[in-house]
Amino acid sequence: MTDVRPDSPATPAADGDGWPAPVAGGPLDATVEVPGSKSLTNRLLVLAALADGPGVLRGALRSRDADLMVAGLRSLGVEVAEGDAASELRVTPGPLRGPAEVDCGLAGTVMRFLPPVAALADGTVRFDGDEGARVRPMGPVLAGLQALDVGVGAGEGGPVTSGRAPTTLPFTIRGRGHVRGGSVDVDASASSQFVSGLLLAAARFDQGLTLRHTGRTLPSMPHIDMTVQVLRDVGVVVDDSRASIWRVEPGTIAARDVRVEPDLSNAGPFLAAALVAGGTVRVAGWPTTTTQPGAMLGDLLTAMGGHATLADGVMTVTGTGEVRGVDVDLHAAGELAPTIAALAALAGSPSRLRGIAHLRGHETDRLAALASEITRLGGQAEETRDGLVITPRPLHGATFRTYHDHRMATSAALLGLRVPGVVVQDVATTAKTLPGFTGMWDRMLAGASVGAATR
Ligand SMILES: O=C(O)C1=C[C@@H](OP(=O)(O)O)[C@@H](O)[C@H](O)C1
Ligand SMILES: C=C(OP(=O)(O)O)C(=O)O
Repeated sequence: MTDVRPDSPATPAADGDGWPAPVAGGPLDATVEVPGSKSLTNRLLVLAALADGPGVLRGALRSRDADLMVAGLRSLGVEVAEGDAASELRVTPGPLRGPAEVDCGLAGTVMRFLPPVAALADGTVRFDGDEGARVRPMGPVLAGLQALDVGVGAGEGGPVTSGRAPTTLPFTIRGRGHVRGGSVDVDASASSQFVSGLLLAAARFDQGLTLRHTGRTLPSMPHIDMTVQVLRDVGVVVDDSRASIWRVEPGTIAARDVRVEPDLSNAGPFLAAALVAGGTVRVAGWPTTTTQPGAMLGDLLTAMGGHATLADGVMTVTGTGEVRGVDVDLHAAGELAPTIAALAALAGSPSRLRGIAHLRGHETDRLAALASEITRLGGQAEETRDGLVITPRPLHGATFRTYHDHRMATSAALLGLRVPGVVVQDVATTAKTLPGFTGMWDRMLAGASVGAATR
């Protein structure tokens, strides 16, 4: 059995040539330790920055998205220092102030969670990010802030409180040191992060916030529940008893010393590997209760032919190498879709993934990206209005394009376990949430029993 930890040395990935995804040599037998949850780390950083005193995050994720959040908060006047370990972050709130520049990279959590914090700052804060971030939807958060009398401007333009709010990066927030708060309507059908971003800062608004979601669908409900939970954990009063309406009372945010759960969505490709290669993969530190959508992995992988058990904080998935197709609605857990799509392409029967139209606004248009890259390997994957239909076909090697999307890269690795010659373009993009991915993947495979047939 192999123990895989995030600090395992990464296989040097040949720059430009891509990373040749290793084929599984036989059934797996590995225990994997994944780093802290991106979603929890970035929420807890925001709350620590708005708290009534210094706080500590232990087991925090250190990755591009988390480091961009740290840098963004520092630029607003918050002190964030490393403790004894890189994953220990000591946060000391300070007066929030501009002028400041926030680089969002490609991080949805940074571009949606920090504008409401910037609105509390005294001064102007300019937001921008990667080229690919400039097409990710932002409008409802910015229009929501504008409706609360916050000045919002497009690009280099001056912030305004009337007229149409910008719909994408870059934009400018004109903080006045406080936000009135009150009531706001937001259409969050394109991203749950519009709701989470506004709720996270809302206790610091003069009147708190009543937010009503006006769209027909709402993705990623577990992530909104996660927001409500972390707010309650720091003493904020939140009423979520009415469908699509959240009320956050104004009040202080208590400073805390907290431990971050491991990132269950990042555990996905490792656990799924057991279905593809056969054998057993365990993920340590699995929480007994969690708001992370990765909690659905046990049921999903079971539906696809695996056997999943959770005991003593260890999630164990065993597979035979035979994968079953599924018809599944993933609107609550869109983050898992790239992993499930890769499994579907290796299954013995067709799959339908539904409820994930909003994936078109993720790191890339994930529906288009998955369809075209699975097709590039010889598979059959078609986009539907709200998802994908994947019909298994014999696959062959090719360079799998990743479009700066960490989950495209991990999905390619999963396909490569079975399909010789899969080369993952820009595997370094996994550093968005999982630096050291290739090293962890190699070490997981090193535990494979030598000599067993490759399926
Ligand atoms: O709030 C969060 O931490 C997240 C919410 C989800 O966003 P969407 O609702 O935009 O899918 C999820 O996909 C993303 O990876 C993280
Ligand atoms: C959609 C994702 O990220 P982001 O937080 O940038 O939206 C993701 O990690 O799958």
